[in-house]
Amino acid sequence: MAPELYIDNIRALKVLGKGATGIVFLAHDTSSDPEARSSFALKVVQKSSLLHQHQHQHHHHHHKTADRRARWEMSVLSGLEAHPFLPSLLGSFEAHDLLGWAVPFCAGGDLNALRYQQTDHVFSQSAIKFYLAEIVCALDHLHSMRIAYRDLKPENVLVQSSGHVTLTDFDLSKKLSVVQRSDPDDEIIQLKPRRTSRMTRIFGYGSEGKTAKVSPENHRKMSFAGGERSDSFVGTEEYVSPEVVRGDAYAYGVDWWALGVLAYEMMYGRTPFRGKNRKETYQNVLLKRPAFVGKRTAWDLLTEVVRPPFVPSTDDGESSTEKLTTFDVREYFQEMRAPPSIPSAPSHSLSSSSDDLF
Ligand SMILES: Nc1ncnc2c1ncn2[C@@H]1O[C@H](COP(=O)(O)OP(=O)(O)OP(=O)(O)O)[C@@H](O)[C@H]1O
Repeated sequence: MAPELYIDNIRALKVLGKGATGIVFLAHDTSSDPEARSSFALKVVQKSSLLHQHQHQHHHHHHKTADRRARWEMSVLSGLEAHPFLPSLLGSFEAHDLLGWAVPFCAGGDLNALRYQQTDHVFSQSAIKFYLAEIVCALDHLHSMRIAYRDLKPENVLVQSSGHVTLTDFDLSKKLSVVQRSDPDDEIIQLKPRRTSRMTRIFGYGSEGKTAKVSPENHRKMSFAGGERSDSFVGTEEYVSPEVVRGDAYAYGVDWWALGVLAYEMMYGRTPFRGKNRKETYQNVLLKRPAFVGKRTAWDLLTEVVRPPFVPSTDDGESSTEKLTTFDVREYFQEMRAPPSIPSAPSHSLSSSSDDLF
């Protein structure tokens, strides 16, 4: 188990990002690190919180489940064997209505944001090779622990201060139970009768969100509740593999498929199967042969790429001579819950993010 964090000792420096389940803060422990020299990313989830449906339409099917998703993600993280490209759980806390855990702060942002900073929104061949090679290592390590990651996309690949990658967002990860094992590289899971109405049901969702995901623990319940969603349907639509679209048994191959989509996107600046809507995207996943133009990546040169292509600058504007402006995570959540008396006037400049929850 990860060491226990004491929320009374924790101060946040800023909001790093907001997801469907929680808020990620840059934070430090005032008792062990008063100068905030080794701040960390702290993901905080409100227990029994309703996810805001208007904000997260693509997540509408798992409102009420934020803390269950969080506990699942925390348990996956705590079970991970150490790896340079996977997050280590630094600590966790639970306080009345909040649940949180700390992982190393990744100062370089995510691969999607980084790609948009590049000329023509595409990475160089050497950068692509570097990132793919590291992601392959991370996925291979997860698979060796029998974990399918199931949500590989550039937004979930963070860049550490060193320039190396870290996979984030493990709430969709799944420990595979092996039904059949003929070849170690071909573990088949979730074998079940294929339903003929599967495709129409999938194509009938009609949500506009990019992500169509169901938490590992809750989709089973959901499939009973609505009769709409199969428990094997997970991932983000542009990265989802044909076997998942079809509702077939699947295994670690879903991660390698997503890696191919990610490779294409880094190279061409767009994903290969994206359609006008979800239905068209899935049709493309099943039927379309992606167009490849230009030269193939020369993988024999991989050994030449030993240094990270981008190393985030260490000066993040918070030099030690300045007084740190910090805030309490619990107060942040309290303010968020409180009905705004003057809607346009922010009470504090707590959040650097513009997409406030209200
Ligand atoms: N270790 C980290 N270092 C720096 N930033 C981080 C870190 N972890 C998360 N973030 C930021 O916080 C954002 C939200 O984190 P995360 O994706 O884990 O939340 P989430 O609730 O699981 O989101 P979703 O499930 O909607 O993708 C990320 O997009 C990223 O910008």
